Amino acid sequence: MSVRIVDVREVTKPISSPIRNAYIDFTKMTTSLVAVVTDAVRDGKRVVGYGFNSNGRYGQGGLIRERFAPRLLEADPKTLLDSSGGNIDPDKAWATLMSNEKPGGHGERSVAVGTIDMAIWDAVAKIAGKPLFRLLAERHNRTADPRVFVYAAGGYYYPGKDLSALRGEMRGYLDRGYNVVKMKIGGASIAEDQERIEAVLKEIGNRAQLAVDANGRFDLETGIAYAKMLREYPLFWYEEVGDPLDFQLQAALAEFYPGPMATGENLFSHQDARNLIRYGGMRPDRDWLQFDCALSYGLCEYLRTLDVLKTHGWSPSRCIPHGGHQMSLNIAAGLGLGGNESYPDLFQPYGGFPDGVRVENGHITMPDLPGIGFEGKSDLYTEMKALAS
Ligand SMILES: O=C([O-])CC(=O)C(=O)O
Ligand SMILES: [Mg+2]
Repeated sequence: MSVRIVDVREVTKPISSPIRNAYIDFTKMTTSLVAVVTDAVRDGKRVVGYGFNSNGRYGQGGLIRERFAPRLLEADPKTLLDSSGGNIDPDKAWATLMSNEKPGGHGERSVAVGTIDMAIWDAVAKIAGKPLFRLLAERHNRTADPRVFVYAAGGYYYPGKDLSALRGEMRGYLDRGYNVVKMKIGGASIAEDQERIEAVLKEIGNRAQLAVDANGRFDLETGIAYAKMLREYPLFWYEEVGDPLDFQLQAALAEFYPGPMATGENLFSHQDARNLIRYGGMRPDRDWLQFDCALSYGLCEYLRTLDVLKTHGWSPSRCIPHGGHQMSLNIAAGLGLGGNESYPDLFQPYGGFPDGVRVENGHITMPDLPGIGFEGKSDLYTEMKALAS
C-alpha cells in the first residue's frame, strides 16, 4: 500500500514565561506546531505525524507555510517513498524540503525544516507501528535502551526571585528524582552569580550535581574570569560560554577550565558541528555536545552530525541535546546518546514526558508508544489533535 502526504498544517503557539537567561527573556517566545497528515490508516485511524520547534528560537509559520510545506505537497508522492513503497523515506522528504536552497547561513530555515522533519519521523514510525526509538535502533543495528538519563534545567533569572526561591526550585527537582540540575549564569555580576551557585550547592549537597549555563553571553576575558571562579566547584558542566560560532574562544577557554564544558545548542547544521569539533578545542573524554535536532534541520541532519562525530573519534554518548522534547528522548534511547535535557516546569505542554513517566535516579524509562509518543501526553496531544482535525 502506497502512502501520501495529503496536508501539512502549522499553527504558532505561545510558550511564554517571565524568565530570563543571560541573553534573552521568554516573555514573547513562541513555537510552531506542525501536523503532517497522511492517507495511511493504522488501528482504524488516519496517521498524522506531529512536530514542534524547541524553545529559544521563535515559531516559523511564515517559512513553513510559504516555502517548505508547499514543496512537500507539490512533490510527486512516489518520489517520497522508501524502497518498499509502503512508507515515507524521511531522507527523500528532507531532500525535497531542501530543494533550491543554497548552502550555508544555517538558522531559522533549519528550525522550520527541523520541525517538519520531526512530524515526518513521527508519521514514519507510526506507519511502521513502532516507537521511534525502536525503529532507529533497528535501522542502525543497535539495541535500544529505553532507560535515558535526564537532567532538570531551570535556575533562570526571574523577577523578584531570591536565593531561597532558587534553592526551593532546586530542592523540588531533587524531590522529583533528578540528580543533575542546571542554572543560569551571566545575567548578574560575577559576585552575585557566585552567591547563587553557592546557595544551590549548599541546597543539593551530595544528592546531585550542578551545571551552569552562560547562554553565549561572555567575551573571552569574562569567560576566563568565570572559569577561574567556577573551577573551584565540582560542576557537572560549564555551558555555552561565548558566541556559539566563536570556536577560538571555546578552544582558549579549555586552557583555563579543566572540568567538563558543554555547547552546541545554537549550531544548526552538521557543517557547523564539524567546525566546533575541528576548531573549538572540545575534549571527547569529558565535554558534552548539545545539538538539538528540532532547531537544526531535524533527525536526517542529526544523523549526519553523528557521522561527523564518529569520524572525529567522538561517541554519541557525549551528546545530551538541548530542548527537553520527546524527539531527542527517542534518539537517545535508540542511538545511545548520553541523555536529554528536561525543563520540569517550563515550556509546557511541549516539553516533558508521556503521562505517568517518572524520573528515578536521574533516569526515565520510555514507554512503548507508536511514533515519538506524543499521544501518551494528554495536554500536548489535545493541542495536536486540534490542529489535525
Ligand atoms: O535559556 C535557554 O535559552 C535554554 C538553554 O540555554 C538551555 O536549555 O540550555
Ligand atoms: Mg543552554
